[in-house]
Amino acid sequence: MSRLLSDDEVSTQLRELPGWRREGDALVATVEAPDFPAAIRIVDAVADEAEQMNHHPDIDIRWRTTSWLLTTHDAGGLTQLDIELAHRISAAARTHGATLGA
Ligand SMILES: C[C@H](O)[C@H](O)[C@H]1CNC2=NC(N)=NC(=O)C2=N1
Repeated sequence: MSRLLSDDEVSTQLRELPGWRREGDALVATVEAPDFPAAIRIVDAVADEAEQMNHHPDIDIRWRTTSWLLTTHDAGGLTQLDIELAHRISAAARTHGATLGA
């Protein structure tokens, strides 16, 4: 699960991740929640998923906007763990009425 992905593998899988983009060795996205409590609920939901995966995002929280950066530190780049976590973040955002924009 933690081998580095090729550029083609990343770009192919990004097609299934609207609102996400690649920045070097990371995937990034911003999530606009309806309000601050919803933003925190999204962070809380992802925290449980990340802990279960043992794979953790970098998160910046500013009122309703959360910014997410995913990379696999142990591998020094992007792995399938980052793709999987991006899907889980997108799902948590949808559940809490938020929208994604890269
Ligand atoms: C020992 C190592 O810290 C753990 O295996 C996990 C913790 N969470 C992690 N999260 C991320 N994003 N990358 C890692 O390499 C990583 N490693």
